[in-house]
Amino acid sequence: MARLGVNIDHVATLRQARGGTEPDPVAAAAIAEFAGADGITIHLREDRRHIQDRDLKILRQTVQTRLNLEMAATEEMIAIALSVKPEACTLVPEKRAELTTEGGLDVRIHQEALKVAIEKLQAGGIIVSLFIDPDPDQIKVANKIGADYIEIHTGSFAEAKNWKEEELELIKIENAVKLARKLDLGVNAGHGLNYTNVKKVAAIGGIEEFNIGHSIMSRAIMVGLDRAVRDMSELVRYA
Ligand SMILES: CC(=O)[C@@H](O)[C@H](O)COP(=O)(O)O
Ligand SMILES: NCC(=O)COP(=O)(O)O
Repeated sequence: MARLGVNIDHVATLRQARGGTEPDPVAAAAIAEFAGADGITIHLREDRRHIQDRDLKILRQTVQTRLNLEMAATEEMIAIALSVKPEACTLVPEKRAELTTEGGLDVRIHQEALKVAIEKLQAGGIIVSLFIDPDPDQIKVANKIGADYIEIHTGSFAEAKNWKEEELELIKIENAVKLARKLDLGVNAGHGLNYTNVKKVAAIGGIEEFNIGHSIMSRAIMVGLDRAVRDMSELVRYA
């Protein structure tokens, strides 16, 4: 059965809109865990647009499941991760001007630097995942440079404009899962998944963890966070 990692970035986005103290992502993480989340995911961006260093430090003490820190592979972020020690780090690409992550990491181009980052994090006892597109070349390099996991970027699938495009993207994801499993890489998936499209990806099988944020928080505004997490948890587990 797949696990659900609840991304709480958007709780922090709402707090930062007023620059105050509420809503607090720390409280959201606790509610998500009570509702059955298997892990909490946060993205500490270099520009600190949502999650703050304070959130990471407190969450390290309060999260009872697993803390997955998404971050760029920079010296600053590696030092922070090594001092806070989340269970897992997912290395993601970052562009200052983007509204959200626009694609997977190019691990082929950045393989030397990523290998060093992976080694440093693993030496600190942290599991390392690389957020990449469902592309066989990227998966092979992720394996070569020693990643423990890949997280398949599902954004192109989620943004498909018609069923045909969606089907093609789904096949890419399916093949990516097969290849990664053959190479003995753990497989996670996420970005843009919602209560409708997640069913098709979860039905593929072989994906250990889904990291989902925006759709859960959007639904939480309507029905409450507890219910939103329970509903998503059921979808990823029993698809
Ligand atoms: C890496 C990823 O797909 C998401 O975690 C997403 O980037 C969340 O961060 P933002 O909410 O800043 O886009
Ligand atoms: N890595 C993907 C993630 O954590 C959540 O992405 P989204 O569901 O907010 O698009």
